[in-house]
Amino acid sequence: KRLPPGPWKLPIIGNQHQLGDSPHKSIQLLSRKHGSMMFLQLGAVPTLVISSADAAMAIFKGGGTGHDVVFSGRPIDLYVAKKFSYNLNSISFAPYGDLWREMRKIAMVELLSSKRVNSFRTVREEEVAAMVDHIGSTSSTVNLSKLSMLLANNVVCRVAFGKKYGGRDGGGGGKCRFNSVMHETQVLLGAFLLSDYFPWMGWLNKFNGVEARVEKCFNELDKLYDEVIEDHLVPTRSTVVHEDIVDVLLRFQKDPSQVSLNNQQIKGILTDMFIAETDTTASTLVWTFTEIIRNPPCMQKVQDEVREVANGRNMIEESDLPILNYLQLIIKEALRLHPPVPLSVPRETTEDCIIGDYEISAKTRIIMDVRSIGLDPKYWKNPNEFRPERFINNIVDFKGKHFEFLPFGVGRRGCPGLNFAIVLVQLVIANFLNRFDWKLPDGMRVEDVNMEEDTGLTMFKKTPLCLVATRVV
Ligand code: HEM
Repeated sequence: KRLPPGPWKLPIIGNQHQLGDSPHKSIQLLSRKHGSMMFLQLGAVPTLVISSADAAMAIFKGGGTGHDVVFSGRPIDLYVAKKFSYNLNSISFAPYGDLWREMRKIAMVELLSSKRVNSFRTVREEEVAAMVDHIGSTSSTVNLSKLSMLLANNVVCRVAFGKKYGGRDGGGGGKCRFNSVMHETQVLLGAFLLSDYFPWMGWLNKFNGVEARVEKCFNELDKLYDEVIEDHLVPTRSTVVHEDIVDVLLRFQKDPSQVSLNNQQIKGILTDMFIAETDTTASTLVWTFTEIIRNPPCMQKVQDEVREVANGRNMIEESDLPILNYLQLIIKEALRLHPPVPLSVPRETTEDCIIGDYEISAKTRIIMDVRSIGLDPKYWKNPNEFRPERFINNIVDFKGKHFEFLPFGVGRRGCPGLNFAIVLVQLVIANFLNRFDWKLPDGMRVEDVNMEEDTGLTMFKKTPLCLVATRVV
């Protein structure tokens, strides 16, 4: 086969050893050397890495030759993903086909449509207000990394289940019992497992404790889902205020004219919502704050804008968001420099195809290096600098139509939760900036802010972002 260029590989392990501890960084460096369509052999898994806007365009635009469909599979043999997606019964991990199509349609039309996202407005505004109060009542330094995660989790808990299952006060008004089990699920999903690349090493998971850890976490999560579903089946339950995600999914289950979802599929979709929402939202909040705290003129400008619109009010409401133009620019720029899922969610080709001069086989793993794509010097001037102004009078946005900016992915498997995420991120940042002045802890300079990234599916800041908040309204 005429494969794209790639580094030399060793027998059996192929290029696995070249990924090191930070795969997204190693992949970026290797691509710079070998090209923006690069072939890697990761153990038993043939892998194509896409790391430029032009390469993404060749595949997903492809002159109408339909490569998007061929590149819309997902790997079906990732150990942890298979378990937590209830054996591939989820939107994110279902193989490309009828089940995925049906579930995706439910997500687009029912769960994450603009109308549904709007119906959760009160939840978002209440949770943000509770978090603002919580920050206002703390005299010490605020750990924004921790609070962002908590806030994102609380919102998704109420949106999905109608209430926070818990009640213990965890800051921001009661902590959802799903928080810790979801955190563990996320850690497991982001873990590097040898058995994902060397299928004959599946036995290793038994001996190194991974299997026991996965089973424990999964059983705990499954039990919580059973409790939530049972609560939603109580005949006297009212959905007058608004239907939550479980209500909608159960409505589908009961309606014979609709596609029938079984409980496994309902739970798979719930896991999608949690996993896809929390880490990504928290990561976007933290990196945006990190960038503006390092760029005082940007901080000043966005703060002035927000306060002018608030005009002395305590809270920015969602109806204010569309006119907060500079706020939108800083979030876009933070997503370009720090896309929360830097290597996107892995895909797999569904059949053989030809891209330019190269022949790509069916079942090739596809890594979309969306971080490198957002730094592509052909499209971005001074790509490593935080310059929100680059988006002024620039039609490029993150909805998957501009191949140089793909933080939410691209094509038919692109992220369906974009609207859900963006409105929450905007609301949180606007309110945090309206109510507080933010500064680095005493003695710390802008240059001291640690910009190291953690590893995993989601790109977190390695050290928590801790800032001092001074109440102004
Ligand atoms: C800043 C926030 C978010 C970012 C950066 C993000 C990013 C992504 C990316 C890169 C993908 C893979 C797309 C591809 O393969 O091309 C994805 C898929 C997905 N996202 Fe998001 N996401 C975010 C928030 C959300 C939210 C809030 C939800 C739902 C509540 C969500 C639900 C999903 C689902 C279900 C998929 C799988 C789609 C499929 O396979 O058909 N995401 N997301």
